[in-house]
Formats: sequence, structure tokens, C-alpha cells
Amino acid sequence: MTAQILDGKAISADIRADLTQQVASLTAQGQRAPCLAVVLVGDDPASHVYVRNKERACEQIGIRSLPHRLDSATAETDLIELIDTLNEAEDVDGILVQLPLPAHIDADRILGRISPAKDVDGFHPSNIGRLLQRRPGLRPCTPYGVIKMLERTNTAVAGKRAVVVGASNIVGRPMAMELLLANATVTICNSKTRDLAEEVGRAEIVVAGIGKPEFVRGDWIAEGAVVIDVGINRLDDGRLVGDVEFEAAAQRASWITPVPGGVGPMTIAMLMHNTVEAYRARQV
Ligand SMILES: NC(=O)C1=CN([C@@H]2O[C@H](COP(=O)(O)OP(=O)(O)OC[C@H]3O[C@@H](n4cnc5c(N)ncnc54)[C@H](OP(=O)(O)O)[C@@H]3O)[C@@H](O)[C@H]2O)C=CC1
Ligand SMILES: Nc1nc(=O)c2c([nH]1)NC[C@@H]1CN(c3ccc(C(=O)N[C@@H](CCC(=O)O)C(=O)O)cc3)C=[N+]21
Ligand SMILES: [Mg+2]
Repeated sequence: MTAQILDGKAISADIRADLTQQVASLTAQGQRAPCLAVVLVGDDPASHVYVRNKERACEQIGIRSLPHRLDSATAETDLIELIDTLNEAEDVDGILVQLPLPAHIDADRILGRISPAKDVDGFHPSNIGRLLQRRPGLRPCTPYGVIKMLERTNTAVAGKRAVVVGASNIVGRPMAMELLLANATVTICNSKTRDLAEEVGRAEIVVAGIGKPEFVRGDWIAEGAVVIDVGINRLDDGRLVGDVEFEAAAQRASWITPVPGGVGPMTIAMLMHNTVEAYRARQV
């Protein structure tokens, strides 16, 4: 089998076009535009690129973006003060604090300080708990985007054996919860998993998010599996590759996401979706 490409760039463009229309009809009714505050601490070059991409997506859709670029030496107390101000601001709908934060700042404390109603990343313990309990809330963008991509394959997730490789708070764990919510039978692997090849080989859906270039070998993939690659790894030669050995995996998979142009653009589209959702929820 040779895989069909799950084109995150195209799917995210559809989602963004839909949001553009929604925002246009809100503003045509005389309502203010939704607003996303983006907080960036320090000068990590990759973070600056991501934040610029988010601002560009906002602009395209008609969401107002409110950037806060802070010095790497910013005190945790000052960052908390900024979060509190944004939490209180009537005209701010979403707050995103770009990760990673400098080592002297406790990221969990910061993420936990964001009002759950404005937590468009879906990282607040309250929103994670809501996802766990199948209650409505803001859903983490990357796993939510993966679910939207799976919908495009027109294959049911319910009843499928899904294997998530990676168990971080922002990718693997919420991804596993999303798949469970969609009634898959879910296995979560981590760095202590004894036989990763065997676990992956049983999967009808594989989601890889570990941050190790091409770590998941193509010959581990079961014939006909759907392969979702969340990994973004910049190689020394400047190339961007995923966590899956793409060419070899594509020989066996039914569907596969490329890197770049796969999950990454979906994450940004779902961030925009969450911002509009947070806006609507705050209007009533
Ligand atoms: N496309 C997108 O929009 C996004 C992409 N990413 C990318 O996804 C990747 C993962 O990011 P993130 O979750 O933040 O990374 P973390 O480093 O926080 O987590 C990595 C996870 O992978 C697990 N892991 C590491 N090595 C192995 C192994 N050999 N076998 C099985 N599991 C392993 C770790 O296990 P343990 O728990 O035991 O330590 C951990 O749970 C990165 O490449 C990142 O750039 C991240 C966010 C969004
Ligand atoms: N609070 C917070 N929320 C996040 O969602 C968050 C974060 N912090 N910190 C970093 C990670 C990573 N992440 C990506 C989003 C889009 C692409 C993306 O669009 N990638 C393009 C390529 C971009 C490039 O060329 O480098 C693609 O895959 O096609 C990648 C990675 C969001 N993250
Ligand atoms: Mg830290």
C-alpha cells in the first residue's frame, strides 16, 4: 500500500476560511472582533517564529492579536501580574503563554493562573479535567487538530486500536484522552515502554509525539494504519523532519501526515477556533 497524504495545510486553510466568515458576520452585526493575547518571554528563535505565525493567522481571520514580548529576565511575579491583568480585561478573549518559559519561571504555576475561560491552549488543569470527564471546555489545540484530521480520512475512530507514542501534558496525554473520547482503544507509550516496535505494530492509528527525529521506523507500521506525526525536529542541515520515518512508513500506511505541512498548521487553526469559541462563550 502507498499512503494518501493527510494535508494539514489544506485542512487548516478550510478551518481558517470558515472562521474568517464567522468573524466577518459577527463584526458585520456591530460586535467587536475576538482578541487573542500572546505572551512571549525571552528570545528563543523558534518561539518567535511560532508567535509570528500565530499573529499572521489572527490577522487573516480578523482576530485582534495583542502581543506581549517580555525580556528573558522577567520575574515570575511580573508575569503573574500580566496574566491577572489579561484575565480581568473585558476585551481579551484568549490568553496564550508561549512555551518553553525560561527556567526560573514555574510554567505550571503560570498556566494554572490563566482564567480557564480564556485558556485557548486548553492546558489549564480545569480544562484538562473537563476533557478527562467528557465535559465541555477548551480543548488542547494539537490533539484537537489531530481529531479533525482523522475525521477527514472518513474512517471511524470508534473501536480502533490507537497507540500514542509520548505522554507529555501538552501532546501525548490529551491526545490519548481525545482518542478515548472518540471511543478508540488506547495505548499510551513513554520512554520506559519495553517494546515500542511491538506496541506500534498493533496500532490501526499511530500518533507519534516524542521529539526524536524519525525514531518511529517505517517497518514497525501495520499495513493500512493511519499515521499521525506530531514531531517537529530541526536537523543540523536545516531540514525539518517528524518523529516518524516518513518514506518507509508511507509504504505501509493508508494515510500519513507530512512534516512540515501536517499537524503543525492544524494546531494554529485550532488555536484560532478556540479563540472564537472563548469569545462566544464570554458574550453570553
Ligand atoms: N505539531 C505541533 O503542533 C506540535 C509539535 N510538537 C512536537 O512534538 C514533539 C513532542 O513534544 P512534547 O510532547 O512537548 O515533548 P516532551 O519532551 O515534553 O515529551 C516527550 C514524550 O515522549 C516520550 N518519549 C521520549 N522518548 C521516547 C521513546 N524512546 N519511546 C517512547 N516515548 C518516548 C517521553 O516519555 P517520558 O514521559 O517517559 O519522559 C515524553 O512523554 C516535539 O517534536 C515537539 O516539537 C509539540 C507541540 C505541538
Ligand atoms: N503555549 C504554547 N502553545 C503551543 O501550541 C505551543 C507552544 N506553547 N510551544 C511550542 C509548541 C510547538 N507548536 C507548533 C505549532 C505550529 C507549528 C507549525 O505550524 N509548523 C509548521 C512548520 C513551521 C516551521 O517551518 O518551523 C509545519 O509543521 O508545517 C509547529 C509547532 C505549538 N506549540
Ligand atoms: Mg520552567
